[in-house]
Amino acid sequence: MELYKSTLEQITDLNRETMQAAWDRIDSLATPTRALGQLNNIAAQLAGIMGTPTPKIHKKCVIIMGGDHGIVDEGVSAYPQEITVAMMMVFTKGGAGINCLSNHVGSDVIVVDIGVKGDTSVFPGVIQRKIRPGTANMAIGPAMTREEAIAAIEVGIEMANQQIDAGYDLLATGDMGIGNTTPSSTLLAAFTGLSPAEVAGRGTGVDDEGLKKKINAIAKALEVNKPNPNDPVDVLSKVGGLEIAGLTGVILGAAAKKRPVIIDGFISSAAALVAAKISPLSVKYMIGSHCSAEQAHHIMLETIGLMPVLNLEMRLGEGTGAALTMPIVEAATKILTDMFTFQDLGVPC
Ligand SMILES: Cc1cc2ncn([C@H]3O[C@H](COP(=O)(O)O)[C@@H](O)[C@H]3O)c2cc1C
Ligand SMILES: O=C(O)c1cccnc1
Repeated sequence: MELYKSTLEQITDLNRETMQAAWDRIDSLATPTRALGQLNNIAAQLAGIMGTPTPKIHKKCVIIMGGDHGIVDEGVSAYPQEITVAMMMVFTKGGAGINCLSNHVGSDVIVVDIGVKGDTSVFPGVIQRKIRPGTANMAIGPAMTREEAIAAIEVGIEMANQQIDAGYDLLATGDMGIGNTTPSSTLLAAFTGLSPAEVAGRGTGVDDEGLKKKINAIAKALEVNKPNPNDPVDVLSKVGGLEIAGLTGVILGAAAKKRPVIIDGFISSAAALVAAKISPLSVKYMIGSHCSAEQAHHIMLETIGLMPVLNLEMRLGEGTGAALTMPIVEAATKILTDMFTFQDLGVPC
């Protein structure tokens, strides 16, 4: 609880001076006014986050949180729960989608077991921080206790702190947990009042029957738990997930230490939504990555106030969309350092 509280106290607004200096530079660049669009916004945001008009990225990583979900008993996923533990192994062997795309962009992958149902300690490289082996079935009762939710957030904060202290200056979020699009949808419904049918998507690819089960499961979870939308930790503990809570912690930790954090797809965005509700200022440290193919992802992003920079119809999670966004974020830093201004050209404008 102490780490959670002190982290929230450290989250402050962006540095106005360095952000203004970045905008002044952008407005003098040898381009038509603000012609680099969203890249300009990211550049100025990075300057405000990192407290320098010339922010630089030296090292980047995706932090993947793995956790299981009791709600799978309701038949909400197209795949069996055992996939979660198997994918934790694949991450450490370097064969998952996120390994491939992270390698491509020069990012490291950090894998954390925060709540997998099954033993991942046999896979070297998985950081062992299990709060409990999976959540309870939220269609019957709360997914976890309030204390467990805070403990999971604190694991995420610690992971962000550790990586930032190790020199990573660009973080990205990734998830693994069969069934986790269902709590992600339920979180969105709990905070916005949208109906289960509006927030539910096909996740890993459930058929019409599966989608019905998912909508029913979301409705039951809301009915049984009555999460209080004015108390984000209440919502997170009752209808969230351990890896979602961990990612909320990663985001809050990055914001507290003034580092940018790229938000991946639907599940990471659910974690970002919880972080936004806990600390509205934390949104200023988030960078949207892609709009996934999951039905309600664009609503989730709009609710947080994030603009995705990619739309590749991806629906994998693991941090894959966030990894692909890293080169765009790096490019944004370069426009502040590597471009000529109109003064350099000596042309009056
Ligand atoms: C082999 C495999 C690898 C994955 N990697 C990420 N996910 C993604 O799909 C799951 C969420 O979808 P749902 O709610 O429909 O279960 C999560 O594990 C998420 O990380 C995967 C899913 C599978 C099957
Ligand atoms: O949008 C996502 O990130 C997503 C969608 C389905 C399954 N896993 C992740």
